Amino acid sequence: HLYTMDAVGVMEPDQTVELLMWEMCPDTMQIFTKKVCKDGPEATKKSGICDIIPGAQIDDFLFDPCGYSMNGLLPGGYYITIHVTPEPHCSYVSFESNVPQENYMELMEKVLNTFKPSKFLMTVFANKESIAKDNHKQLENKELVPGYTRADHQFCTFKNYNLTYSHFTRPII
Ligand SMILES: C[S@@+](CC[C@H](N)C(=O)[O-])C[C@H]1O[C@@H](n2cnc3c(N)ncnc32)[C@H](O)[C@@H]1O
Repeated sequence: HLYTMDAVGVMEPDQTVELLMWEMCPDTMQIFTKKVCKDGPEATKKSGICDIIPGAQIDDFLFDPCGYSMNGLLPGGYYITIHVTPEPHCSYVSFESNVPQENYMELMEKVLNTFKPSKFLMTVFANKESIAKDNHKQLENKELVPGYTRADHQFCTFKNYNLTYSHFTRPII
């Protein structure tokens, strides 16, 4: 479901970037188990999650026997949230942030290098006041992510927001 505010105009910049990932590298997923890490902070460090958006104040939790959730807060009211389901038969990771960036490529590469999914869906949702609004144009390039093939790409225009949805796949490694 996608909800948008049908207000008269846009006063404040607003943006959300999401990466939904499936079929992750099994070795990487082991980090998010009690066999490899004792707690959330150890998994955050060992996986490299701490370097995705440095400087966040992080609250992280490692479930027993496996599974991981983190919420991070940044100055300015920005957030980052990551949830990991590492079970090999249904591995899934979600990443979401409202950090404003003119180009989300570097952030996307960091997230993909951290989890190494074979399939992912990227969405960028930005209003006209946001510095992230040009990401929609950049995401039109279907060769954007080396090693991945773009399987689907959609651009939607709403009253105050635009949305890009791009689905990428690659062979399982
Ligand atoms: C991190 S939670 C995230 C769920 C959902 N995909 C999300 O993004 O909100 C799912 C992972 O945590 C594990 N887990 C262990 N104990 C749990 C609990 N009490 N509640 C939820 N997940 C738990 C699950 O087995 C799974 O690997």
